[in-house]
Amino acid sequence: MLSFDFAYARGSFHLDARAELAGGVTGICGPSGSGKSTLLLLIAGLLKPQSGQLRMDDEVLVDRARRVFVPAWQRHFGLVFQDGQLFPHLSVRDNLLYGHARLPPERRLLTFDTVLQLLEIGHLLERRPALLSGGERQRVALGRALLYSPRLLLLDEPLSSLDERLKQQILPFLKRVKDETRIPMLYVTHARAEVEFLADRVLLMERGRLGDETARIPANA
Ligand SMILES: Nc1ncnc2c1ncn2[C@@H]1O[C@H](COP(=O)(O)OP(=O)(O)OP(=O)(O)O)[C@@H](O)[C@H]1O
Repeated sequence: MLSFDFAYARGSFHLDARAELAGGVTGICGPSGSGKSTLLLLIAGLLKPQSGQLRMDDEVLVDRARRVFVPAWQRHFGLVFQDGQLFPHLSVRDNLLYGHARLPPERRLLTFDTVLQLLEIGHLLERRPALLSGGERQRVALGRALLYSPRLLLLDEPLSSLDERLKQQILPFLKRVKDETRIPMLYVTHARAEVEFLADRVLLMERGRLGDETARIPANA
């Protein structure tokens, strides 16, 4: 269970968000500029809220009043952003193994072979990221995040730069990841179809505020 209640201000933008989320996939929708990416960065630990708290299960990750701030690399969350940042100087294999190889075996939720199979990226292992297509890069970025066996997967419009054919190729991968690994996910997207396909619940972000949890998928998401 992820729970947070925090505030963050940057210039004229103010975010004030609270939620308690069970497992599964939580979709986050809302207009451009409403603060969805900022919320994920706050949860990831790449931004620091000015006040408030963040907990994952029983662990307090942020509590500004008590000066607790667990850094991003200690939170053990996986991140996949729109353009799937990979290390350009490393092969696909070394990108995939980057976090995985450092994990004690008992913390690994998935094997290397399972992820290669699930994402159909086994034939790309010796290539550098520059020689991959957009869809291949996204799958490798997702594979790297999964092999890190995160406690939570943060996905920020992971398919938005891809064409329809690639979206239709990757969405079922994400569904399988959800069903087979049970890693909880926060999934930011503008695409109603992606939310309908993947999410167990949807939160609406508007002007820095997160609306109530709703089972109904918004028509204008
Ligand atoms: N690096 C930055 N410096 C200053 N302001 C920023 C920065 N990044 C985003 N903002 C501002 O913060 C607010 C929230 O942006 P954010 O990227 O979180 O929105 P979003 O809901 O993810 O938008 P989109 O759907 O367009 O990606 C916006 O007003 C944006 O202009």
